[in-house]
This record gives sequence, structure tokens and C-alpha cells, in this order.
Amino acid sequence: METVILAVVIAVVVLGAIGGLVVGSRRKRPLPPPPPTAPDITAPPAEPHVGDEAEAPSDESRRTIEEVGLPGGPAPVVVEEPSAEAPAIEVPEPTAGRLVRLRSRLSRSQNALGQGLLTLLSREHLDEDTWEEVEDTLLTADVGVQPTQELVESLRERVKVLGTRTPQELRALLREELLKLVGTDVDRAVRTEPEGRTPGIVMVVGVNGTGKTTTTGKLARVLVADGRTVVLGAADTFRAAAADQLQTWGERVGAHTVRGPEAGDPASVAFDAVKEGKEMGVDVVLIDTAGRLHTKTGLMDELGKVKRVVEKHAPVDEVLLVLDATTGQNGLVQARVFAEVVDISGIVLTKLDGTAKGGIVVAVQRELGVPVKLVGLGEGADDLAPFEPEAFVDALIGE
Ligand SMILES: Nc1nc2c(ncn2[C@@H]2O[C@H](COP(=O)(O)OP(=O)(O)OP(=O)(O)O)[C@@H](O)[C@H]2O)c(=O)[nH]1
Repeated sequence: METVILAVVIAVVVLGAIGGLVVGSRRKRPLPPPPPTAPDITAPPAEPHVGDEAEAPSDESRRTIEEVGLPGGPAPVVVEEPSAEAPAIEVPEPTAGRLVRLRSRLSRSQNALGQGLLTLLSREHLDEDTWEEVEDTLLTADVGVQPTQELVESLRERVKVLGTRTPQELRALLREELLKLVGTDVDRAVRTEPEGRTPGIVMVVGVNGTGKTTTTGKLARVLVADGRTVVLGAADTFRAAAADQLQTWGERVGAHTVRGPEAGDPASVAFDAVKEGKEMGVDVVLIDTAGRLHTKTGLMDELGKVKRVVEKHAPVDEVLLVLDATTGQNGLVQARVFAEVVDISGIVLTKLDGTAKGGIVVAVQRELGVPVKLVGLGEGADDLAPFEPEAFVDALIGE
């Protein structure tokens, strides 16, 4: 019995000791960290990095900023796309009599050339020195050597015959002689009405900055003013802004512009322009070409290519060379080079309003054997005028 009691006591003591150990060891363990609660964020969340999980996509359809109303605020406003407004189509001024209307723009040439000559010829004694001054006046106005000599010779002869001279007689004499130099019996109409087919095809060529793109745009207005329909071809693909510039000119008079990719093939734009012009049934297709530097043979060759490609449709009716009247002799050099590459059929002299060298009209015609057909007398949209020899000479000598 005593043995049993002893065994029970030992068992109780051993169990107690074990329990105490377990409890004791548990108490010594550090407390587990508290469950995470939402922290107060004071700094922006870090940027995601490569390999970070993307947020789970939400199926909820997103609302646009217009749909999210402010609490208690007004109902969301529906913003409507502004309807693209068609630009107003302008009605250009008629072309008849434009040069007469714009003749005051030739005042610089009038003072230097017309008035200069009249003053010299009115001198009582026309000695050698005076005739030399006449010659200098003509040369300074860029009339050119050969035409100057012809004019001086003729004037000397006629003044001698005339004897005493009244200002009216002198004026009439000079008018006649200048008209002879400029030429009155040439067809100066821009050829846009080929027989038996439409559209007429006009190419506009010239060196950068002569006013070529502007002239093409103004010419579209000239044609529209005369009741024709026009498609423009922006084959100046080298200068990015040229196509925009041309398109703006076209839109103003309701003319469609055919364009190509920037730096694309000018010949293909020109080809497409004529194709679209045919499909649309317009009267005239005007092609603006890149302002080629006359020293760059490759570019010049390309101009020839534009013409050849266009002629797969039909012959080009008119090739207009745009020359800046203020560049004088340099303009003549350009004219010569262009004439070698394409057959120039007409000349447009721009910026005659800004020069005293109106005599370039005579010189350039002589140089190319091609008539001046249009003259630029300002930057205004309707400042391009059909060239009329009488109105031009009258403006020079001041009626
Ligand atoms: N005063 C005056 N300015 C003109 C006349 N014709 C054109 N201009 C101006 O000349 C500048 C050059 O004209 P553009 O048409 O851009 O010249 P562009 O020859 O086409 O030049 P590229 O496209 O670079 O070949 C423009 O500021 C025109 O307004 C004119 O008859 N008189």
C-alpha cells in the first residue's frame, strides 16, 4: 500500500513539474506582432518596377472625367465635338484690267526708267553724254545690252527727224519704242484649253523663293475668277510646308489639292493630280513643282521626269517659269538652265512691285524667246495680273 501511495505522489510531482516547464517556456516567448492595420501613407507609393505584378484588371467599366459628377454638383455636361466648319469660299476679283488697277505698284520702275528717260529726252541739246545717260538708264533697269542699243539707235534717229519736241510728242515716241521692245503681237494667254480634251495641264517651275507656290495659288484664283474649275497638284514634296501652303490657297477658292507623302516622288503626285483632275472633270490641273536649285543636276533631271510622267496622260499645255524680278541677271541665268530641261512656254515675273528694274521684262523675253504671261505685283491674293504690254508701258512712262 505504501508503495502505491508513493508511486502516486511521484507521478503527481513529475506531472506538475512538466506542466510548470511548459507554461514557463510559453511565457518566455515574445509576443507575436499585432495584425497589420492600414498604415497612414504620408509618402507617395513607390513606382512599380519591372517584374512587379500588375493590378488585377477590374471588370467594372471605367467612367470618363466628364461622367464623374462632383458630389452635389451639377449634372455632367456632355461635350460635343465641334463640327468641322467648311472654310468660306472666296470669289476672286476679275482678271480683266488687273494690271491697270495695280499700275501704281510699278512706281519704282516708273521713276527710274520711264521718268528717267523722259527727263533726259526733254533736254534741249541731246549730246553724246545725254545719249550715254539714256543708255545707262536702260541698262540699270535691266533692259539688257542688245535691246538697249536697239532702243537708243531708234530714238536717236526719230528725235533727229522730229526736230523740236513737245513733252507729248516725246512721250508718244518713247511709248511706241518701248512697246516695240516689249512686243505686242505675241499670244500671252496661259494655255489651259487644249482642243478636244480636258483638263488643261499647267506646270509651274522655278527656283526656291521666287514666289512659285504663291504664284500657283494665285493662278488658281485667276482661273477661278475666269469661271474655270481647278485641281492643284502639290508636287513640291521637298519642302513640307509647300503642300500645306498650296492646299490653303486651293481651299480659299474651292479647288481640290492632290498631295503625296512628304519627300515622296514628285512625279507620282503630278501623275495622280492629273488623274484626279480627269476623274473630277475639271478644266485645269495646276502642278506646283519643287524649287530646284539650278546647280543640282539630279533635281533638274527630276523636273524633266515629272513632265514625262504627266505626259503619260496628255501633253503638258503650259510650262510657266517663275522668276523673281528683283534678282536681275541671276534670274536670267536661272531661266537659261530651266529652259534646257523643260520647254518653257511662258514666264511669270514676280515681285515687280519691289524693284526699279522693270526692264527685266524685255531682257527675259529676249533671253528665252518666250513671252511674259503674268506679273506679280504684290503679296495680296489677287496681285497676280495677266501681262498687258500697253498697260505696262503706260505705267512705266506715267500717262
Ligand atoms: N512683293 C511681292 N511678294 C511676292 C510676290 N510673289 C510672291 N511673293 C512673296 O515671295 C515669298 C516667297 O513665295 P513662295 O511662294 O513661298 O516661294 P516659292 O518659290 O514657292 O518657294 P519654295 O516653295 O520654297 O520653292 C512669299 O512671301 C510671297 O508672298 C509678288 O509679286 N510681290
